[in-house]
Amino acid sequence: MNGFRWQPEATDGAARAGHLHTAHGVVATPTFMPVGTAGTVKAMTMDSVRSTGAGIVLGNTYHLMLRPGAERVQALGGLHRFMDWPGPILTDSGGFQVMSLGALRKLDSDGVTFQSHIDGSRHRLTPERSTEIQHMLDATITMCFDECPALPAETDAIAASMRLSMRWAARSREAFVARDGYAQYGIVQGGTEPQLRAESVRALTDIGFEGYAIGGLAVGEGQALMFQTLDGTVPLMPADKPRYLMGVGTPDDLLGSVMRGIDMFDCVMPTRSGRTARAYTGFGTLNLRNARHALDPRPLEAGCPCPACTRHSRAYLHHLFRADEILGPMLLTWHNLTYYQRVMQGIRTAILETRLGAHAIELRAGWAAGDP
Ligand SMILES: Nc1nc2c(CCNCC3CCCC3)c3[nH]c(NCCc4ccccc4)nc3cc2c(=O)[nH]1
Repeated sequence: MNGFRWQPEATDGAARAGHLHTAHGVVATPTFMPVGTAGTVKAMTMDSVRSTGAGIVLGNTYHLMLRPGAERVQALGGLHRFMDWPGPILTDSGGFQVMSLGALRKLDSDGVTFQSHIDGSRHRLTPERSTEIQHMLDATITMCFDECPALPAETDAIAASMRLSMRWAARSREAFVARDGYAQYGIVQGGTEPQLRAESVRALTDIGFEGYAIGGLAVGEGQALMFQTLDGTVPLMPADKPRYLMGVGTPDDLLGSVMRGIDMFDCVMPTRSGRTARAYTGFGTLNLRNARHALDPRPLEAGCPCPACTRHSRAYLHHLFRADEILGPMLLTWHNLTYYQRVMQGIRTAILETRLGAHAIELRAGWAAGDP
C-alpha cells in the first residue's frame, strides 16, 4: 500500500476539496504550486515561499539536468536538501521545456535530442532517462515523459502525438521506481478533441498511476476552449485520484478549472509577473511601473498579509521598479504568490461551506472592478 494518496474532504458541484498525503507531508487541495525553475523559486527564499502558504513546489528536470546536472544534485542529497525545501516537490519531465526552450531539437519515436540553451551542449531525453533524472532529484511526484503538441494542429497530427505520448507513458511507468509516499502522474493529451482525450484517459488508466495530469492545454487555445476540453475530459478521469492541470493559469483560470474538478495547478505567471512589476490583486492586475503610483501612499492591496502590503506603499514599490532595485521583484513576487495562495484558500473554504457559486461571483466582480 503506497502512503501516497489523495483524500477527499468535500465537494461542491464538480469542485473538490481534500488532502494530498505524501512522503514529504500533507498538502490541502485545491493547491497552487509555485514554479522553482533551476532549483529556486526566483527572487524568493524557501522561508518566504513557505510564508505565502505554498505547500508543494515545482522543480524543473530540463534546467537541472543541464545545470548543475542530475548526478550532482543526487550526490548532494537530492533536490529537497539542495533547495532546503522539506515539503513535497513535483518535477515536470522536461519534454515541454525542450520544445519551448531547447535551441535545436530532433524528436523521434524514442525520445528527443536537443542542444542546451545554456552552452549548446547536446543532450537526449527519453521516457527512461527523464524518469531516472526525476528519481535522482528525489522528486516526490514524477511526471511521465510526454510530447505536448503546438496548437493549432491537424486532428491526425494531434492523434499521432497523443499516441506517442501514451507509448512514452507506458515506458515511463516501467522505468519508475515505486517508493512509499512517492507518486508518478500520467499526462492526458489529445488537444481539444474529445474522442482523443477519452482515448488518452483510457490508455493512462489502463497503465495505472497515482495521479493524472491534463497536458496539452494553455498553449494558445484560449480559456473557452480550455474549459470546454476540461468539461469533456475531467468526468472521464478517476474520481479518487488527484487531477493536475499543467501550466495554468490566471486567477480566473484557476477558479473555472477548480469548478470543473481540477485539484492541482502550476504557472510561472505570479513569479514572472512579479519580476516585471505586474501585481495580481482581488481587484485585478496593476502595473507598478505606471507613473500614477509615484505618490500613492496606500498599500498595494488592503488586507494582504505580505511584506509588500503590510510594510510598504505603492509609491515605494513604484520607486523600486523605476530604480531597478532587486527588492522590487522580491517584494512583488512575494505578494503575487501570497495572493495566489489566498485565492486558493478562499476557494477551498467556499467548497467546504458549499458556497463556491456565490464565491465565484464575488471573485469575478472584484477582478472586474479594477483599482478602487
Ligand atoms: N510535461 C508537460 N508539461 C506541460 C507544461 C509545463 C508545466 N509547467 C512546468 C514547470 C516546470 C518548470 C517550468 C514550468 C505546460 N505549460 C503550459 N502552459 C504554460 C502557459 C504559460 C506560458 C507562459 C506564462 C504563463 C503561462 N501548458 C503545458 C502543457 C504541458 C504538457 O502537456 N506536458
